[in-house]
Amino acid sequence: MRPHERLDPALFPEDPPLDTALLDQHLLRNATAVRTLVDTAAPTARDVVADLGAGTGVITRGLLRRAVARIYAVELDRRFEPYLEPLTRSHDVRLLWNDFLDVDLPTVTKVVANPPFRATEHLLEWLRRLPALTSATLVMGHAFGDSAVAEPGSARYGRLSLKVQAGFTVGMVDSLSAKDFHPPARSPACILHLVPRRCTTSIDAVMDDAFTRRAGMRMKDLLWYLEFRSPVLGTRSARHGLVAKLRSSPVVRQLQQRRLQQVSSHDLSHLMAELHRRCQRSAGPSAAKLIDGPRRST
Ligand SMILES: C[S@@+](CC[C@H](N)C(=O)[O-])C[C@H]1O[C@@H](n2cnc3c(N)ncnc32)[C@H](O)[C@@H]1O
Repeated sequence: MRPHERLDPALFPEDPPLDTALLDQHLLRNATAVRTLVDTAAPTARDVVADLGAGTGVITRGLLRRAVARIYAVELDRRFEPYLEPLTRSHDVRLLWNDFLDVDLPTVTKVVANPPFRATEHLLEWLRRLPALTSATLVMGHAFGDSAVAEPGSARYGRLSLKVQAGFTVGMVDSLSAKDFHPPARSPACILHLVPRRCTTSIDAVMDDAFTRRAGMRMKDLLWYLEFRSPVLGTRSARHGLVAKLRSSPVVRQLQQRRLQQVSSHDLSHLMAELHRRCQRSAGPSAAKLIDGPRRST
């Protein structure tokens, strides 16, 4: 954890009364953290950047120290208008008074934000739909961050890890304490840097599809679905190859009667580690395809 710096009043204006219950309003009060967010994102004059849940604009102001093409500051709470509106007078900052999950920002190339933690999973899906995104540098809950970066085979690997890693290469940049926020956050936080994966491994994409949309399925039905219906794997031979590998896995055999939502993090972790090992080892013309997978369609 970093020592607190003296707060620059331009970056940290006096706080308005805050709504922590509905809107998760925990304002970032650590100048080093703001600098780390901006330095990690490293936006350039070509970047269109979005600050989601801009609050008093602490991150937007940090971004303005760089020459960026445009900033979209998205905020739901109009009480922050006196803090954000002045930024639009001398810079290309567009304020959007909206739920960020409802806005359409096809030109955004970078997201730098301290969004409400409770929206994290929806935010990830929203990020995956941004066609021009090159990175997202985000303050997130530490527990979520630990799952996001967990390796298959480790104790923390689970459904969330799969969901994040199927769409992004993810790194943990720094840790923050609850006291780095005003009012203090409910739990420690971290800064995550996510880079969209142009190729997801077929296995991650398939399992992501299965776990997010078909969690009620039994493992044996999943195998049938993968072979004949999954939109993720393109060709018949690629489907067939992957399913054959899955069927020969002892972990999959052991989980045959289990519904996906009942697969524990521990079993999932074993399963993913084994599938990755098998596919890396496997010979044959479709092996490279199975590892590299199809391109993202967005
Ligand atoms: C954790 S605070 C961060 C504020 C500011 N970025 C900072 O770091 O000090 C989250 C902010 O998101 C806003 N917010 C919450 N839900 C939102 C939503 N669905 N759409 C847009 N803004 C939202 C809250 O009003 C709050 O200002």
